[in-house]
Amino acid sequence: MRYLTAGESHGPQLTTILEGVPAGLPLTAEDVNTELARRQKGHGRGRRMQIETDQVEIVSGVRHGYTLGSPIALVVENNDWKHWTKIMGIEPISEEEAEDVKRKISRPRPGHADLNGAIKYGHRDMRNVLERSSARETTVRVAAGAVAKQILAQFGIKVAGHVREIGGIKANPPAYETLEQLQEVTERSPVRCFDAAVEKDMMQAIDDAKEAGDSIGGIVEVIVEGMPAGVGSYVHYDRKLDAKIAAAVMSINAFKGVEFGLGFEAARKPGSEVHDEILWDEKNGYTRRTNRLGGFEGGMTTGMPIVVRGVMKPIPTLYKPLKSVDVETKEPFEASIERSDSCAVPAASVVAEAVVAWELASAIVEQFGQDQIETIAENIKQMREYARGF
Ligand SMILES: Cc1cc2nc3c(=O)[nH]c(=O)nc-3n(C[C@H](O)[C@H](O)[C@H](O)COP(=O)(O)O)c2cc1C
Ligand SMILES: C=C(O[C@@H]1CC(C(=O)O)=C[C@@H](OP(=O)(O)O)[C@H]1O)C(=O)O
Repeated sequence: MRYLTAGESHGPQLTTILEGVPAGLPLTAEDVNTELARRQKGHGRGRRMQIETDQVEIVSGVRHGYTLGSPIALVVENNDWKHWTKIMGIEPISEEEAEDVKRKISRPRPGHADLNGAIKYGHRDMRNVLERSSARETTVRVAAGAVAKQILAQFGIKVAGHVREIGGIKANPPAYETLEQLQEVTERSPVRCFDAAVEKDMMQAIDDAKEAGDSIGGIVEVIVEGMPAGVGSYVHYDRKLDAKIAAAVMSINAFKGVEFGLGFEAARKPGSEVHDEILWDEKNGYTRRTNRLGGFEGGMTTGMPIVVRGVMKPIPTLYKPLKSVDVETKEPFEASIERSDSCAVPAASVVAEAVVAWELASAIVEQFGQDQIETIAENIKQMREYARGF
């Protein structure tokens, strides 16, 4: 499966086209809207999220609540668009307005895509960069992820994301009974954190950063249960599924690193404390005594839960801005800011779920039969049986 997205942050809408989604998948707008609403929540968001109430329109590929196997097009409108029609160059502007409306953004923000994007595409007005580099685009990536989750759910594969760290405040590893419980608890948390003891401190850290005109980042974690063993491949670099997931997580705006299981901690431990001993029993087939490698060996799933974490840097737009240079005058300046998030780590945990779900659903569809959900379900069932008795 593959997908494209289109749309500017302050344009009329965001669009995604999903290609290769098998036929026979139950899919409603509600399935997608639930995920879109989750992405909009979280302590630390700016005023934009009060303007938007993201709702999807399924404009193709679905009839009577089931996918057809044809491309699925999803659209989410920007409520904010109506305030930007002149600036975005759609509504005609009068002579008096022209100077104001056409004023170029010539002051790049350190840490955002402004300067490099302007140099690359030759834009003297950096709005032409920021409109697309904005994480507003993650709205439709979450919509695509909602479809992927729906595919995974048909085969009993569950995905949950949550926040492990914000602004240096670390949550204890989540002690949950079931993935549903993890999801339920983090869903109620304003910072999507399982550890209630640190939740308030995280919120305080976000408020303090905002008060100081600053921003903070953090670490999100996605856990997936129920993947069959042997999905992905060791035979070629671009078929390694952990690598695809890493790229997908790194592609989320402001993400700077990815790890699986013990991750970077593995560098500091001997092999006996890193590798997971292999067990076998009649009921479960092959399992591992521990899951320190986070569900992957040789670019393939082990059948153990996938545990992947991503690091989000602090938001680049600062109310107390860093030094930069005006590209028109080449003079240093201190910019004034209209609005921005001060922390979007909770929202990013929902985006991370979506991009991980997409990679897993794609790998499953590719490996177990591409056309019909029923065929894939049958093939996965057979694979699970075969692997158990292998
Ligand atoms: C959910 C989410 C919300 C974001 N909100 C903002 C924001 O309000 N202001 C901002 O400057 N950057 C924000 N970012 C980060 C920028 O989009 C990102 O830093 C920018 O696109 C540059 O890309 P890079 O950081 O990956 O290099 C947000 C990121 C995410 C995932
Ligand atoms: C709109 C969203 O996030 C935006 C991501 C973003 C950025 O620079 O990445 C900048 C802000 O946009 P604006 O300047 O319009 O307030 C955020 O609000 C969203 O997540 O839906």
